[in-house]
Amino acid sequence: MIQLELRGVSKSYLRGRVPALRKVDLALPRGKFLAVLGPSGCGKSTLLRLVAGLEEPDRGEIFIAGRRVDGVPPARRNVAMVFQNYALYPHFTVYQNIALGLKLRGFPRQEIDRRVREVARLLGLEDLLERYPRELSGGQQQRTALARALVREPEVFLLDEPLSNLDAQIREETRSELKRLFRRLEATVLYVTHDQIEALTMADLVAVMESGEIRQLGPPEEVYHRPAHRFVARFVGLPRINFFKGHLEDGIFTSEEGDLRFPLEVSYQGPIEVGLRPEDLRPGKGEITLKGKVVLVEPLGPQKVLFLRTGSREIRALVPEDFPVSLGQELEFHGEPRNLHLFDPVTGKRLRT
Ligand SMILES: Nc1ncnc2c1ncn2[C@@H]1O[C@H](COP(=O)(O)OP(=O)(O)OP(=O)(O)O)[C@@H](O)[C@H]1O
Repeated sequence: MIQLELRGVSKSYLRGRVPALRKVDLALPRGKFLAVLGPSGCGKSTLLRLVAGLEEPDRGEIFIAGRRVDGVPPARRNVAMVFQNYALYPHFTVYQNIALGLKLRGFPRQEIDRRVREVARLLGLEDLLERYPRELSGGQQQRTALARALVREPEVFLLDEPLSNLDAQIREETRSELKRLFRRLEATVLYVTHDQIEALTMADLVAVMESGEIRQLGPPEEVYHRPAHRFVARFVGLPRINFFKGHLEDGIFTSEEGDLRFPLEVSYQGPIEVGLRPEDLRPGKGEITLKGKVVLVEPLGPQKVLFLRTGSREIRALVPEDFPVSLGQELEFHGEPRNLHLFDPVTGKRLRT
């Protein structure tokens, strides 16, 4: 069953001068966690704000649990939102902060108490209920803000970069806690982030956005291994994918610079862009051989990234930490045609399925 649906939703600001969303379609099944991933300004927050009812679309329809909600005021949409700057009430205790929403909605005292304690237990806040926000760590404040959303049992959770104010370690802990928590609650979640690690590790589904459009919506593995659009291939993956522009004719790819030539068994003819991920490059010669001079080495824990200069471009290769290499050294790497990602250079769309 579809819990959240957007049909042809468009939104622009400043009387149409700033388009923020362009005909967005989206269907999120009940109980799934969808991460909306994209660079700054691509329209992620706008999408969330439209679902919350903080903005109204120029065009299109929004449904929550089958009910049309565009035009319905935020308070009557039964969504709970957690922002990046979760403002807790400083003069209220953790308990009072969590309970406030229910109190304002007129829930009986006992019901409020039951729910607050249940959520506090879930989030490990039981021993902190009498503290004030200033007496909490950043992570504890964050969990209080979450508890305030969870206690409402909304139809959809909306989270806008909720972890970005936390330091790296707490962020990682909270990330996995949140994932487990939402899974256990079978909550439907729309989670906005520009952090691909967050999106790929937490979500059941990832929507990658560029310039107000969803370029791909699919499970994290699919977004990574079968990017539907050049932008997705570029945005998802660390270190970044290598791209080669060129031409395909009679089954032979030739790069723009003319330094790369290899057979490609696809029926397509004409200009093409091919992508090859750094981890799909292996040392030595092969069907697709790239040769370059090592200009930079970036350690990455058990692996390291080599930057090789070949002609006018730089390529990235991922090698084990103990791979012997020195700056300035000439090295050869090779890739395999089956690992190539092919894109139409005009539309940016994936060419081969
Ligand atoms: N109230 C507003 N008035 C005018 N333009 C706006 C307004 N809100 C957003 N925009 C513009 O709409 C576009 C999308 O903004 P949005 O906040 O949705 O992006 P985002 O992907 O969430 O970015 P970020 O990650 O930086 O928060 C941007 O070009 C932004 O400048």
